[in-house]
Amino acid sequence: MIRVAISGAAGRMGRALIQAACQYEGIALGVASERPDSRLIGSDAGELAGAGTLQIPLVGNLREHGDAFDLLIDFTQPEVSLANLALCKDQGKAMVIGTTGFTPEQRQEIASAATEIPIVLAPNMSVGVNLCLKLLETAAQVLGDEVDIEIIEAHHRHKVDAPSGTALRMGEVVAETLGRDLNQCAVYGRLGFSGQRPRESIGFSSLRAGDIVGEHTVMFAAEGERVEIGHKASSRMTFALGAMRASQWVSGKPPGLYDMQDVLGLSKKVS
Ligand SMILES: NC(=O)c1ccc[n+]([C@@H]2O[C@H](COP(=O)([O-])OP(=O)(O)OC[C@H]3O[C@@H](n4cnc5c(N)ncnc54)[C@H](O)[C@@H]3O)[C@@H](O)[C@H]2O)c1
Ligand SMILES: O=C(O)C1=N[C@H](C(=O)O)CCC1
Repeated sequence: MIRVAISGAAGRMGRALIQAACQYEGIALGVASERPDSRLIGSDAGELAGAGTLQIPLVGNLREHGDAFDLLIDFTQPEVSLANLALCKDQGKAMVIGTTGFTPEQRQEIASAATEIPIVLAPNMSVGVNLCLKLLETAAQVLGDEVDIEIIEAHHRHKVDAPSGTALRMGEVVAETLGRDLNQCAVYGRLGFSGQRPRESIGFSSLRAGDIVGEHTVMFAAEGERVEIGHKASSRMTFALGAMRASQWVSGKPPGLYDMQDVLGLSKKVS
């Protein structure tokens, strides 16, 4: 049985993760944590998530509960994830990170910690999105430089980072396949006299509205036809169950930085 800690337990994903941990075979909830100043500290994690009473009260300091978990699942915000990363490194725990919005320097910090502990880092843990990442490689290979590529994503009004981590990953996959540097060719929104579109641009558009769980479309548009590869999430359980699958897969693995492509056996990496 893998005992997981869930950080950000009262958040939108935290609650879905508690529910998923309760129903996933081979996984047990060990600890659930929230901001130390949260008024929910002490309340029962299961009741909070609508999963029944678990007798697991929310804690504010995970460091004091290292003996209650083997692996930490973190869907919070970048600074919190990095504090949790330091804890996992110190205590030799595996980590599954779903948080998005990391700077390149923060990603580097995660990569360097992964020389000491096993980490799955993925901006989207749904099987469908990870299948889309594979389909995008094929689409970019076949359609190549003959098409305009635009990535459109839509999320709920509470989301704080843009473009979404998934949209950026989709852009990276397409750019890598086409031998482009995303830092050079990405265009984030357009306004005013933006000029004609250079063919090599990869455009990003972000919508924020209501309770949209997460939608992504990558458009490959030519003269006379266009291909769209898209995904719509209708429940956060799809991400939460993906995180459980990642937790089970990464437990006992050697230190390394893994992603959902590795978890699902879709990776091109030679291991
Ligand atoms: N990888 C994926 O599949 C996937 C899916 C959905 C969301 N996400 C990402 O997960 C992150 C969280 O999303 P959300 O919608 O659940 O956000 P949220 O704001 O609802 O939840 C974050 C929670 O973290 C808590 N928190 C803040 N400081 C903390 C601390 N020091 N210790 C413990 N908890 C702390 C907050 O109080 C909050 O409850 C975002 O970055 C989002 O983009 C990733
Ligand atoms: O709700 C969110 O926030 C989501 N964020 C991820 C991203 O940024 O790609 C995945 C989908 C949900």
